[in-house]
Amino acid sequence: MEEDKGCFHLASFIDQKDRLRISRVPVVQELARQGLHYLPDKFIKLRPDQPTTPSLVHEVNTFPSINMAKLRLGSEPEGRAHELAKLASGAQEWGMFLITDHGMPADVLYDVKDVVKEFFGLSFEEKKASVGSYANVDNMGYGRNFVKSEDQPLDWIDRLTMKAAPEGATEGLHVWPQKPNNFRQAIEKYVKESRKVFNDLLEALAESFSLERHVFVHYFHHKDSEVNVRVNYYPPCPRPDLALGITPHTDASALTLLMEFDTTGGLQVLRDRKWVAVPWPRDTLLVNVGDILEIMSNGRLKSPWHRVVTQMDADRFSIALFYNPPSRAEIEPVRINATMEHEVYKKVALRDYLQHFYKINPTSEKQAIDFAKVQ
Ligand SMILES: O=C(O)CCC(=O)C(=O)O
Ligand SMILES: [Fe+2]
Repeated sequence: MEEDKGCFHLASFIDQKDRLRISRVPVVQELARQGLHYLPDKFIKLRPDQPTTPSLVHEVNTFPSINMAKLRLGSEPEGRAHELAKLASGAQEWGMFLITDHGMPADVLYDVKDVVKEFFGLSFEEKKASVGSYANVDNMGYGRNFVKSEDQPLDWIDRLTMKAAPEGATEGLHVWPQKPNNFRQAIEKYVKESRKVFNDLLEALAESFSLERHVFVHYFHHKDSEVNVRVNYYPPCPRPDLALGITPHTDASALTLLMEFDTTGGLQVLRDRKWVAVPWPRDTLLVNVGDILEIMSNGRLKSPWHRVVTQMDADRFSIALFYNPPSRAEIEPVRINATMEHEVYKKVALRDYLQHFYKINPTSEKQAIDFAKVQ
């Protein structure tokens, strides 16, 4: 059977000899539609002795879940102190946590799911006509991430990436789907709501470490902080034991807010050198720490090494909002006492860090962040 039937994304990369190359990457959704019973070689990521099945999760009950209403200033003091302590220990231990009572209106979340499903329900031709594909422009558009060579094993995913903030970030670029016609509006409403959640969490995290409340959030002005949106679509995969939806990575954000549907399950995090399935109940949002907050917190918080596995009989969508200071900002690790605290990270220009991150990834272990370490 022909593998891609002419449906492919174009991904450009710089090869070993510094030449710009364009690679044709099959559209996974189209492969899945053909009902493949085997996994094309270029998607084989795992050897049979490295199964995707996570080790049994004993910690399910201890996975952090934070009630955001209790964190708000003015809520009952004892409950608030307890929630702050839970946030500090949960975020330090796992680098990710569930959030409940976040105040995000249900219709906003519903509309996001709706437009995303409608977009991925379009034919490949309609999708391509609806949105551009920009392998070169900050990974935006309808296409793929982290393609770096012709022979690199590929993730079992199609994705859509947009910059939702600051305003005007995608002006002149055709990166927002035109179809469904309320796509951009639905996502922008979600992004607007997410800012409150992000800012509240950044303040609460600072407070939970007994730092001044604004030490993190002061980098994030409404008019120039950045929110990148990545919509991930994982179609059913013929060999979940050999493929990955997303290769192991950390996020190049301060914080990432994740929503998932239609199926739950797939996200795994490395803990004590074992892959653990993240216990993520339906309709709950999940937050994870990215490299930028690891640097800003001088390593108090650690960005988790995570990956996504695929499923044989189910589609799964996730939407990641990546929250960052403006890329021209210089980020500096917080110090409680400049002379006392061991300096793990140094001041870096965010733009330089991101450039480095995208240049070296994907890597086989957490590595990009070494760029910002004090030698
Ligand atoms: O699909 C997921 O659950 C996680 C996605 C993710 O890690 C990412 O987009 O960076
Ligand atoms: Fe991620």
